Amino acid sequence: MNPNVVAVASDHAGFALKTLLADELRALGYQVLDLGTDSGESVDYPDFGRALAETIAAGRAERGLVVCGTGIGISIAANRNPAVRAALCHDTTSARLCREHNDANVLALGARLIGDEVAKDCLRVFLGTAFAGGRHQRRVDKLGAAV
Ligand SMILES: O=C[C@H](O)[C@H](O)[C@H](O)COP(=O)(O)O
Repeated sequence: MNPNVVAVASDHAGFALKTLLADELRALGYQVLDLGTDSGESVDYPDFGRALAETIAAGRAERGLVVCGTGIGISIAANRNPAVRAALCHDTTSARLCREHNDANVLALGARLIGDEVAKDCLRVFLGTAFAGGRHQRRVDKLGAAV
């Protein structure tokens, strides 16, 4: 699995923010695997959440970004795959703690709720923070065992 590859996916409501963040990822030196959608034309977020989850499960990317209007629908969709721990974040503290405590491998953002600069900060913090392990490892293991 290449840790430098970040898969990204959105529905129509998240398309503009996904595009902005994909550019940000490339500027930071990441390789972006863009799974769509490719325009603001109305689509269904479960299709894109599922596509991203399957990409993570297949090992084609270690981390992912999903965006819809609220971040809720597409994170629910991605989290139906046991390989995914998607965290819906609205601030950098959540973006840090979802990595440190939950070993989240997918960041979910709500394009209709979050500003561009906060979204970029969340993405940078998410990618730059390591899992803390220790007591959190036991809990993350239990998440896997529950499926
Ligand atoms: O959780 C769902 C997402 O926020 C969707 O982006 C949203 O429901 C799309 O709504 P609409 O079809 O009204 O653009």
